[in-house]
Amino acid sequence: MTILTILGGGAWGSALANLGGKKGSRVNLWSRSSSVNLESVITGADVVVSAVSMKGVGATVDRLLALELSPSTIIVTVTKGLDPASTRTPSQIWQNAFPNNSIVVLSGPNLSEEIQQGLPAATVAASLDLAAAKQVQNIYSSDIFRVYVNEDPLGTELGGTLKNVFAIAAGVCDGLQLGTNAKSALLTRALPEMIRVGVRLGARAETFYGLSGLGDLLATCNSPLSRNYRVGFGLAKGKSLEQILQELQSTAEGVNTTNVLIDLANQRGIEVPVSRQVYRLLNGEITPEQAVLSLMERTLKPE
Ligand SMILES: NC(=O)C1=CN([C@@H]2O[C@H](COP(=O)(O)OP(=O)(O)OC[C@H]3O[C@@H](n4cnc5c(N)ncnc54)[C@H](OP(=O)(O)O)[C@@H]3O)[C@@H](O)[C@H]2O)C=CC1
Ligand SMILES: O=C(CO)COP(=O)(O)O
Repeated sequence: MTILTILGGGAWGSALANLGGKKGSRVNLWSRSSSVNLESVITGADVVVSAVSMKGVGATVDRLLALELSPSTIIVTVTKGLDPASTRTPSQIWQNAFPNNSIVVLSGPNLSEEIQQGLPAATVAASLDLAAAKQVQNIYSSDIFRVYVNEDPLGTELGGTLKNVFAIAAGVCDGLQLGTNAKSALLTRALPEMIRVGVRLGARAETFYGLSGLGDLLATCNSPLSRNYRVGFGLAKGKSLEQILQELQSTAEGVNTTNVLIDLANQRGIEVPVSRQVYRLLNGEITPEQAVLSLMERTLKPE
């Protein structure tokens, strides 16, 4: 029997524990606030899933480094964020800390509340080690969760991470009631922006057309279940960022991701017009209306 250990008992970690149990794995769920002993659930685990938010990744890696993690244990990361200090992705952090373990990224259009209701969804397990990705595919695939595999973990991870910036923009768009034309234009222009960043960071362009890119962009930008969408919606309704985050009581990774992305874009000279307006809005430099106007008044160019 497969032993599956989930680290992080938040919204997504809890849903992944339930999904894992559906296929008959023995599932352990650990979080820093639980009484479960970490060493006891790491020892003998076939697969360890890190479902902590970006701000917890470093601490979680350190906790595991202090234990004896077998090199045969597959590490799965589902965090959709970027490290502010190093600008690295969670899978890069995990791979650097555990060079002898296979690292798998699990990412797709997976709003946890829908999954907890038993609604069908699909996702991607991506790894440089295809056999490890297939093992995760087998562990997680069920009649409500369809798992595809690919060999571009970075592209898969960046799709899920970068779309959060555009989910904030989409929330603004809907909050200001800008209409279907504006929303379609926003989502369509978001995709090449994600690809431009992803390719510069070493990802494959085609990955962004799949579930973990376009798929997650559509899910998050169109659903009030998305916390990042709710951040943008709240800003458009005149709430402060502090108030919105206080009311959410949950993780909205897009706020940190936008700041890290703009650092990266500035360092590397990557054109990110939509993300730049989201950045200026989040940092109180402009109003939602000014952000829209800035995008509309950009220098004209071919599509
Ligand atoms: N919810 C969703 O629909 C999806 C979320 N994701 C991604 O999964 C990640 C987690 O999201 P989600 O579960 O929704 O967020 P939640 O806010 O519900 O939970 C956050 C989790 O991270 C843990 N955590 C935070 N800081 C630390 C720390 N310093 N050390 C250890 N653990 C820490 C929390 O532990 P504690 O409870 O002890 O505070 C909690 O388990 C995010 O990156 C998100 O983008 C991906 C796909 C879907
Ligand atoms: O990533 C998600 C769905 O795929 C969850 O989105 P939020 O973090 O915006 O809630």
